[in-house]
Amino acid sequence: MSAAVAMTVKGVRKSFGGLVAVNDVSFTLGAGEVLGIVGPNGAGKSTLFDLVSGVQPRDSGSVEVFGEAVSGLPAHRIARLGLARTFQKLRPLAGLSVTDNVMVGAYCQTRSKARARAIAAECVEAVGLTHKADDHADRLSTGQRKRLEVARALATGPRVLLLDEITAGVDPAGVPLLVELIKKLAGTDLSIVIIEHRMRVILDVSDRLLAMHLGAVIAEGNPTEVMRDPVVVERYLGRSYADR
Ligand SMILES: Nc1ncnc2c1ncn2[C@@H]1O[C@H](COP(=O)(O)OP(=O)(O)OP(=O)(O)O)[C@@H](O)[C@H]1O
Repeated sequence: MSAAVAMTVKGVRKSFGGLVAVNDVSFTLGAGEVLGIVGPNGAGKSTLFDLVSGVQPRDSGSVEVFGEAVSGLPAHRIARLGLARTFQKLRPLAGLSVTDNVMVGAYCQTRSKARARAIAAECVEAVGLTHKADDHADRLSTGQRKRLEVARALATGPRVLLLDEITAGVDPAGVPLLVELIKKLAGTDLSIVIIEHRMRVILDVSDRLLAMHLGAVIAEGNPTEVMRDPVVVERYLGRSYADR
């Protein structure tokens, strides 16, 4: 892993009325690194992704991608700077084919329909969905839809990829395929932040781990050490570790 920094998040904060969903969160993502984010439901993980990717405005704080400030930019401009994300709640364009869904992402990089189609074909292949390329998105299984989300994000040409619970709701038999996909992506030039509840998956894919609770970072560092941190065990793992 190189020492270059892919993304810097500083003092990011968001409240909804009286609830502070994300409270002064800071972290860096090294180039080529996979940073895992864990935390109980409601810890603020998805909101943090929203704030970083420009889906929601921040109350305060800054985000830089490869040294360029993304503060105040709308989501599509942030995507052009090389930041892409998937969403926990899947939202494929149901009436469109897999290829057409992925082309929507590709238009971030090009205005040419032919080029968008070529980019989409590459990304559909990268996630192992070529055999479904012409199928309507609403005919895919949950695991296949998750892979479609990843393909659509890849089609924007990212350097930093945020993956929000891509194994959630997926049949256990489909999880190894997604883990394989994450590892394949991690082996490219991409720098990745991944939110994940499945402990085996997060420990398998992450170079570093950040644990959140009530909007704040409560531990950060080596994945195994973070998962053994007494505060993390008490606030997160203690409750429901047994059934994960
Ligand atoms: N648009 C919103 N309006 C009001 N409250 C919100 C909104 N979005 C999130 N919240 C609240 O902010 C807190 C953080 O939510 P968030 O979805 O970021 O947590 P999370 O860690 O991603 O949880 P999960 O693991 O369940 O996805 C929660 O208490 C949630 O109810």
